[in-house]
Amino acid sequence: MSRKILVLPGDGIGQEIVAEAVKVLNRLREGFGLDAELEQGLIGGAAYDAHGEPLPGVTLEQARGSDAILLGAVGGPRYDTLERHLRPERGLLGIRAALELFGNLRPAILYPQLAASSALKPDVVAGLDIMIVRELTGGIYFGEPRGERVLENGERQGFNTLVYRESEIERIGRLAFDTARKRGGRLCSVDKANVLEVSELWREVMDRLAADYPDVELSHMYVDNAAMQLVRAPKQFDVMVTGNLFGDILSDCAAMLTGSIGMLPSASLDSQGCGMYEPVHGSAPDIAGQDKANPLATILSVAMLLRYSLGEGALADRVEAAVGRVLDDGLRTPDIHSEDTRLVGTAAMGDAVVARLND
Ligand SMILES: NC(=O)c1ccc[n+]([C@@H]2O[C@H](COP(=O)([O-])OP(=O)(O)OC[C@H]3O[C@@H](n4cnc5c(N)ncnc54)[C@H](O)[C@@H]3O)[C@@H](O)[C@H]2O)c1
Ligand SMILES: CC(C)[C@H](C(=O)O)[C@@H](O)C(=O)O
Ligand SMILES: [Mg+2]
Repeated sequence: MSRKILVLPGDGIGQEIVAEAVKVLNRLREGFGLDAELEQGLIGGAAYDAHGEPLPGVTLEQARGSDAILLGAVGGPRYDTLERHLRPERGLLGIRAALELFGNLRPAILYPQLAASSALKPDVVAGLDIMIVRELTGGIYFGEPRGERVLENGERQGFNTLVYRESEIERIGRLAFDTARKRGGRLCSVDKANVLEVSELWREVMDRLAADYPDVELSHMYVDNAAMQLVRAPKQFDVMVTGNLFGDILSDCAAMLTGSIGMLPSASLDSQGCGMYEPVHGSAPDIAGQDKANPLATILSVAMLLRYSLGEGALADRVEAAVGRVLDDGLRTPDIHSEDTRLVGTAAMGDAVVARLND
């Protein structure tokens, strides 16, 4: 039976980059035997415009009836003044929570062709290949109580709560240990256990799990040091596991080691391997509609979708190899452009990847 992929472009550059990823999927269907149907849906600001809410029931129904979801990005200044529950970002958080996509894999890989675009010196990043495993449906993003109240002196106070249950830590921990086992065998758990009780529990659970993974070397690091070490000597890391907020910040930081946030894909998985795939970056309102966005993070997210949700490892390899060849050819969107390379737009970059799928 044909598999179903739900395509949710969202807002801003989400529309442009997903259009290129869809070209890749269509070429794989037509020329390389990918048995999958694509269905379009609405999320974020686009869904608000059509239905008055960022995550309509119809989108959730479509998502539940799909084998995998490809998402662009949500958000934009046009929606910033909406009531909080109507903002596009709530649609994204809502679909992650509703589908229990707790395991967010964010690989940061330096393509050797982009060494000149990295924020760090070539010898510090050569061969960089880190996997950040971010907990995605808990922590301070979802903790209760949350809100705003007026204090006795009349001052307003905003508050959120950073909470993790043992079972939530254990399931993300197991995903991270399993991931480390399949890679270099090293796992660094990132927390703030010198200050936060929730981090003490996080550390205790990670230590307990380590007994089940004698082949994985577990270490712990405080998040402030981890941010510094990522920029100082990133190759010390193999797999990093951390909570929702720390993972959000560290993955944007890791992006610049690879040359651009336009290069970072991600997979958000539930416990059955069903997943949503999206670039790490946002809707980039500053370049939206100008054919400037780098579509490679989204195209590489298609590769993750093929590998993790459809079991099409060979097609995933083909997509990743095509991205490598296009970079070999010297094609660059503005974010990764440097001397001696050819500047291209979003659509031309997508077309080039499609053309290179044949090799
Ligand atoms: N997953 C998501 O949907 C997601 C992620 C992050 C931010 N957002 C939302 O996106 C909006 C803008 O947020 P922001 O500006 O803080 O972050 P952003 O990631 O959208 O942009 C940050 C910077 O990176 C650049 N950039 C991002 N993606 C790029 C690409 N593919 N190619 C080239 N350059 C790229 C942008 O031009 C901008 O200068 C906000 O509404 C935010 O909430 C959504
Ligand atoms: C848009 C926002 C809700 C989201 C997050 O914080 O998780 C984004 O920054 C991301 O990294 O996917
Ligand atoms: Mg983010």
